[in-house]
Amino acid sequence: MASVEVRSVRKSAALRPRGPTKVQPARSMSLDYKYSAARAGVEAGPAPNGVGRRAAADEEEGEAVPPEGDADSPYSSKATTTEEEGSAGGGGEANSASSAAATPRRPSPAAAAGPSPRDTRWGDTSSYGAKKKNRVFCQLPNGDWALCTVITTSGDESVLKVPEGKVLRLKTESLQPANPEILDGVDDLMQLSYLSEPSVLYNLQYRYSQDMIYTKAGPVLVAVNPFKKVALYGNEYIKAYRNKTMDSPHVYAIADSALREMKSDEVNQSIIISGESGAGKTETAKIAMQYLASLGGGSGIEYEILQTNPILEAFGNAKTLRNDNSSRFGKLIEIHFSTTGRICGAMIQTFLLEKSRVVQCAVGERSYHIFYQLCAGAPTTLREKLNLKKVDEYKYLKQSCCYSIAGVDDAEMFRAVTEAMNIVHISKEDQDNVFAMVSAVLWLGDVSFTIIDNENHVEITVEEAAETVSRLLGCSIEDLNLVLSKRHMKVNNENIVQKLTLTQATDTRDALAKALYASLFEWLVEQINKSLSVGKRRTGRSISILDIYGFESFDKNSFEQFCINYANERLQQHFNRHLFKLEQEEYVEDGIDWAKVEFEDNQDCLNLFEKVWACTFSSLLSSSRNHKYKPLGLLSLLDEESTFPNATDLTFANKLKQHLDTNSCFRGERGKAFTVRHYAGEVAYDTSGFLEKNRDLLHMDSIQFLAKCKLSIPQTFASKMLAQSDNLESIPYRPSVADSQKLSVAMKFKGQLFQLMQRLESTTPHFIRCIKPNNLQLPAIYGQELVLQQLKCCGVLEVVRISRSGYPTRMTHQKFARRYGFLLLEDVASQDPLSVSVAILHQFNILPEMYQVGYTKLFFRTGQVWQP
Ligand SMILES: Nc1ncnc2c1ncn2[C@@H]1O[C@H](COP(=O)(O)OP(=O)(O)OP(=O)(O)O)[C@@H](O)[C@H]1O
Repeated sequence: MASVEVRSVRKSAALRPRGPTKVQPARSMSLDYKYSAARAGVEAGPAPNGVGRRAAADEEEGEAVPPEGDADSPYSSKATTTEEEGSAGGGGEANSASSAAATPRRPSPAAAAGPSPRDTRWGDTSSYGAKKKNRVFCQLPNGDWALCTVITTSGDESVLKVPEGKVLRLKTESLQPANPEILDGVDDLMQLSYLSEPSVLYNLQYRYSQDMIYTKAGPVLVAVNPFKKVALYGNEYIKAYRNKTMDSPHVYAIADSALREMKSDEVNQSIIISGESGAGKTETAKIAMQYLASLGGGSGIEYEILQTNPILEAFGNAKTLRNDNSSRFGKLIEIHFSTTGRICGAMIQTFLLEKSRVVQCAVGERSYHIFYQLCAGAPTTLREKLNLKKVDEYKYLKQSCCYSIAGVDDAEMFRAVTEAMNIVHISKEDQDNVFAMVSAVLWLGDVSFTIIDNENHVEITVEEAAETVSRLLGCSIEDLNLVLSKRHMKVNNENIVQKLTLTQATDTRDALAKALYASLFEWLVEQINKSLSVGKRRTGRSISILDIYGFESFDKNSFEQFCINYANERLQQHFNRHLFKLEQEEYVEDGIDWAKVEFEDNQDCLNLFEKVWACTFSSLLSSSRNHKYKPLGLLSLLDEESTFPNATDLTFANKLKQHLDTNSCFRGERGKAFTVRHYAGEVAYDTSGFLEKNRDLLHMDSIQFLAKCKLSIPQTFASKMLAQSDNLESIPYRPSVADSQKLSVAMKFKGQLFQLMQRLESTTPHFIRCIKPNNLQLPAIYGQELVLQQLKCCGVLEVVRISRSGYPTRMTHQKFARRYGFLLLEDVASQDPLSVSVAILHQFNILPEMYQVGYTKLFFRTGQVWQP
């Protein structure tokens, strides 16, 4: 296969500092070969001209300094690189076994070793040339690209043979050249001679059809969801990647690089997994965890870490129209390692659980799995204790008319979840409490109201639902009635009690159900973290795996999509910074010849979301501090509007139009809508429900109600909520609004994202982009348009373009001289490291286009330096 052959070329082309290396015949210009030749006493050829361009005598250790972010940026502190920090995006290919396959096309040293089957294919260049010219991509009427053969060309038209033997006549200019057959299915897109959209699509499809779901795109791993079991995992594969007997692109290879780099560079690592809903992020995260657990296991804690998955999935995943097991929260799992490289603990952070699903979900979707699992799998005693009914008898679950998932046994899953809870040391008593809360949430949805006067005021109806809720929470029926039908208010410093109408009471009930469930989820994560905490054994070395919701654009986009897409802008910025910005800045700072490659920067869109306050000229003249600034970003405008008691979703939409209409990433739409130009495309948001969801108010009465419950778990939830409301005082610019119990959802999320980015900034990132090949969740269907749109969204094509033209491997002159100086024929002990580096390059006749000499470092094209 082409990929294997190219790989072997790459391996022999790399510079190997130690260990036995096969002697290659002369003529090769690669450092690896030269190293081998030198060891074997083979004379190297003459030095090429032009080596050492722009070399400078500054020999100090270089530190890449990113540009200072603005004050509102999570990147305000300097990111540092270690001496050997490898390729673009850290995970880079120079450091990764599989990724190093990305060798630019060049004369192969293997070619000199005599003809191989591959060489004979290349031997007859005339027929090859003719064939190559004949292979083209043409666009079919349905928009798909097809690989076809040119039969004849006359004038500006060509006659083509398309797959399935059909013949088409098309304008020659509409055709795109195809790569030679030898490049079909290469395992790194960087190897494609023509990097056009159809070539990339074809290459991924070619591989996908043979269950090769992983492909490198320079430093990024692309994973196409197979929607079926593929024979790529398990102990044999883990062993093969660990021993490096297998190096085709794989999540294992990425996890392996992360592990190795963490140990060798002593820098924390991150594996950042992104993609649309259903693209395979969670599965990919689990596969990475499996590899790390296998290599770093031993103490048993790795098994506990793996067992957090069924728990988090039960409580945080749900069936949606796009994915039967969709994570409705973002997750970062930080796996800690001891000094000997063994896993010694973990820490999980979750982001923005979709609370609204608890009380409302679309037809054909389900609420959180645990509701169905509990009802299906609870043993009789528990069932009686919790007064469980069938799922189709609960109002919250009934509304979507969807109770089961094809091929999933909820009762069996319940057993797996309780088993996992045992493994992560959640006590039997705590488990009972957890399930009591789950049941209480379900029963809350069934609490109904009786209208008691002609102003539509209500009281709860005392029946099975209300009685069960009060028993499960440990409160009296009176207290439950009070919290759901009345509200304490302070008006002009006087305490008054307001009766609630049916709508207000229903909203209060649903808000309580959502808060209970979200608190339960948070509490569970805390318990898991306690169980996995590393305590004294902590060394500070870790690999973090980020599995966060991908960019979403539906027919109707609401507050949830707004937050999710904002998170994706942040992540895209991180991706851009590491793969485009920092990379190119380092070239410029080190003074190498480099023509800047443009890329789609999403800074403007991020500013649209995040810009906090702008100073206005008129306000500068005012002495009042509050008048000096006005909120300017979507988030701060939303936050400000959320604090006005009379504000509505329409006033919010109008405010956006008034302040942001000149912003190129924003467009006001009719009524309550607005459009944002995201890096991944335009999304129209409907502001209906924005303010309420952002305020996410749980009235103080509800918190006090939970605090009064006899069971300890609702009391714990209440203390947590009260603590959050106390924290409000410390938030600058937060207008004081009597009803606000806590920070708005958007602001809290922004804070979480900033912290996340700061954490990720201190790691070497490894990026995995998951691709969903069809919307049907079925195997063997590859929708070109869908795939292309995702590749564009996540900048895969740009990464390949930039990586191909860049120098992903670098090494300081000191390190290079130390490592390879002994190969020099002359004694260089007294020379400076830069001179030694240049001398090595000269002596071994390295092709000038394969490297650049910077002030502090040498920069190499892919595959020129082999890194153990
Ligand atoms: N490597 C794989 N092998 C086999 N099946 C897979 C693989 N990756 C994903 N799948 C299938 O695709 C489904 C969706 O994957 P997953 O839940 O990981 O998507 P996701 O990107 O995390 O989606 P969401 O954002 O909705 O949580 C899985 O339930 C599984 O059936």
